[in-house]
Amino acid sequence: MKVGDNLALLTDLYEFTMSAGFQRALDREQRGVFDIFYRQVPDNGSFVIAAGLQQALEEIQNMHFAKEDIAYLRSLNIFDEEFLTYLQNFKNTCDIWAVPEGTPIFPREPLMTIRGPLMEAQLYETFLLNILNHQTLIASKARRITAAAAGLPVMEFGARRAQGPSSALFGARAAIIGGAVATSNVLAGKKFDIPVSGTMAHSWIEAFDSEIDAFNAWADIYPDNCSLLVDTYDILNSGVPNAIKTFQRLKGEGHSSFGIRIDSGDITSLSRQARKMLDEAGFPDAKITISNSLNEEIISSLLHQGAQIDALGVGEELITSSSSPVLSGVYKLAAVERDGELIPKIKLSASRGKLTLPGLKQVYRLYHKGTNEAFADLIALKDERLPIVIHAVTADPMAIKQNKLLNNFEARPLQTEVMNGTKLLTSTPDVFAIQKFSKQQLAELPEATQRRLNPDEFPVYITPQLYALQQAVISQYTENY
Ligand SMILES: Nc1ncnc2c1ncn2[C@@H]1O[C@H](COP(=O)(O)OP(=O)(O)OP(=O)(O)O)[C@@H](O)[C@H]1O
Ligand SMILES: O=P(O)(O)OC[C@H]1O[C@H](OP(=O)(O)OP(=O)(O)O)[C@H](O)[C@@H]1O
Ligand SMILES: O=C(O)c1cccnc1
Repeated sequence: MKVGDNLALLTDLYEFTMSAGFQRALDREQRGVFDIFYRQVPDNGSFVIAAGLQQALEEIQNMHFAKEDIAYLRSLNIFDEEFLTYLQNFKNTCDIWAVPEGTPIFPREPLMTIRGPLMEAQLYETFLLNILNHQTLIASKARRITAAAAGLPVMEFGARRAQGPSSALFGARAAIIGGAVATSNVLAGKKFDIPVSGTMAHSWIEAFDSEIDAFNAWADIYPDNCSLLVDTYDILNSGVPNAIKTFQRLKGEGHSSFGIRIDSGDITSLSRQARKMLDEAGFPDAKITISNSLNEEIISSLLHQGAQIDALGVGEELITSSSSPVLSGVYKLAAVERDGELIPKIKLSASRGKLTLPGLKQVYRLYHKGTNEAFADLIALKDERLPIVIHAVTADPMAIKQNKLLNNFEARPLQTEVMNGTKLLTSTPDVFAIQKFSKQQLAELPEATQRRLNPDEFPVYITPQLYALQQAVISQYTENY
């Protein structure tokens, strides 16, 4: 069964009950501002790589309620006809700002801001979080894995282990944003113009009477790019020697692109011995691909041990981010609008770490003046003009050190307006252009922030004006709620 041609119903019931409630309890045109941000970085990292904007905007643009959707909602006996008519004529009228896909983003920074009628923007919460949390999680995991691979090409091999078809498809795209070079997922290749690549499964070898028969049959069909899986029986005593025999025949016929894949055992010792055997047989250019539940820790360790690797296939650990499988990005109301005036809103909580930032905001990356070296981020109110010297406050309400004098910086805004009603204000760049942009952004961050283990925290501040607003709203609500 298809999920559907749009995600209008892929949401929590409470989004509909609130939306219908806003229509009845408040003015239908009552507007507000929502932010999407997250607090905790998966894998104890210090940032995530934003991803999913393209699908998010497509879904908003395409959002509609078909007759049968309306009929289903009517059958729940919860909603009045006025609300169902509103849904029937639904189209986006919100303004949306977002950081471009590929941007490294730190906790508490709004990676998307939605401003528009509350009853409309409320309906976006669940599916926007579903899309952005998933793709950002996988892009971030892919960045960790490709960073550990230190320039060696990583192919995404995870479709079979992904949590469902949509995770396989959009996960493959996110993997490219995070630095992978290709995918084995053909649908992702077609849909997102990603190079598809791969070798063979053990079933190919097992289907023939012998390993050498299987290799030769493959070589006859694919002589120009012959990559053979050598671990079905015995890598060093049969797999690699048989592969060499096959390559020798192909070489005699004028072919030159050869490779093997190792998918089990001690990858370091096996790859080193396989490399030696291939070199001694006259195949120094034959590529060794490795796979088998790889992740950033194993890859880093293998390289440290001196494994001989030319390429890596990474499946389950990348496509599911299994070591840290949740990004809990949230959708929080930051303001309502009355007569064109923004009234800041806040979520207080028993846990101080969950305190939100009120108002319509922008997030800036701060660079040492005249350089591309970023040293901090600053969250400000959107209409604030940043002074030359700022007595900033740490954005993390749990932080011990609260104040910082910022000067000699150049501030570059991270969010841009991406949608205005039904009008898309951004083009969708090719996924490799997003990868390139992401690498440029990462090159501007301190290396210590990008470290795999115990990375340095990158400072995120808020302006004194935003801090004052936050404190004022806190006092107002603790006195009057
Ligand atoms: N030299 C190594 N150092 C660290 N980890 C390694 C090394 N070689 C392999 N690994 C990793 O160890 C894990 C276990 O590999 P191993 O082949 O022993 O077991 P397996 O996955 O059960 O094998 P199989 O695929 O044959 O079932 C895999 O995640 C693999 O990537
Ligand atoms: O290990 P991953 O990172 O997910 O990479 C993808 C895995 O998919 C294939 O395994 P297969 O489904 O044939 O199972 P097996 O090799 O574990 O038996 C391939 O041989 C890799 O091992
Ligand atoms: O092409 C491959 O080698 C491949 C593809 C998916 C999963 N494992 C391996």
